[in-house]
Amino acid sequence: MITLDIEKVLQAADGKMNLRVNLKVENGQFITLYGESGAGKTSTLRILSGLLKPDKGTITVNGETWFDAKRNIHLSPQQRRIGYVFQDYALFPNMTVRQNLEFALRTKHSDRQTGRENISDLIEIIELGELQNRKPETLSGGQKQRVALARALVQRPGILLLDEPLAALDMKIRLKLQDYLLTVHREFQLTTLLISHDTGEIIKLSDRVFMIENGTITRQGTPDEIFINRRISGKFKFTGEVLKIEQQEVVFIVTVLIQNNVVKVIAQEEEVKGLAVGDKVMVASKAFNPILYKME
Ligand SMILES: Nc1ncnc2c1ncn2[C@@H]1O[C@H](COP(=O)(O)OP(=O)(O)OP(=O)(O)O)[C@@H](O)[C@H]1O
Repeated sequence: MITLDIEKVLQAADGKMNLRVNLKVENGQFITLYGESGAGKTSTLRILSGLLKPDKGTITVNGETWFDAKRNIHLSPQQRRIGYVFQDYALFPNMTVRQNLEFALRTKHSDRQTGRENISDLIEIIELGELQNRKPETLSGGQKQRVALARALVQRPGILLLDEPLAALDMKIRLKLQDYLLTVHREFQLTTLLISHDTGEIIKLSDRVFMIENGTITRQGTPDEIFINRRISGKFKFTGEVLKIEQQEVVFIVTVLIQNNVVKVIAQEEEVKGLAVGDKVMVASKAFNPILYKME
């Protein structure tokens, strides 16, 4: 169990912002921090990892104190068993994939034999076998991010922090990477904290969502509780983004991007009230006789 109850004054663009976060995460949960840019999501992960020191409060993980302002306890990032993956892969360009993984092992002086076994397991689970002797510059964005994920797991951390790791990737690669994230989360029995803005991704991956606004958690719950409007009882629900709203005589045609499909939905004036291009929406339909196509 992670129990984090901290305060820190941050320097936002328009003055000081008080970060006051109080959260509990059960072992084995996959949770997402969701909120607007500048709300304090990255700072929360950096505080948990030991890269940023809070002004006040405590952090305990499975009964061990990682931070206690009053008792002057502040474990270094190396003392906390945490893997961290960022949006930019930050791989060493002069090393091959395997060397990047081995280097992550070396820097933390762990048992070499166990470490090598971990690397072999990771290469298999994250399917890096054919890439292991390549240098990062020859890899695609998705492949680099898989290496970054493997590197974060070389030390077998108990906690995995993911700061928008898929944001720079296109939808197809993103969906595949989401599967890898779920696989490693389960195989390595991780407690995972993800930052994401993508509602579909959040619903697919997380057990719980913490919504952060202006430095504090304002809502928490399952993805359904946070995102799904209870009034909608449709059998199929997709989340998407509004691309266009056009009036045609008495109705409106709303063009919505759902993953990589563009869908046109007929809507009444009531439904488009307050709706703008760029808004996230849910499209629901009571499909009577759905047809299944296998995708490659
Ligand atoms: N080390 C620091 N000291 C003081 N202020 C900081 C520090 N790091 C970040 N901040 C400020 O804290 C605020 C919150 O930043 P943070 O990166 O945590 O937000 P975020 O929710 O992750 O946003 P985004 O989605 O854009 O990454 C920002 O205004 C930032 O400038």
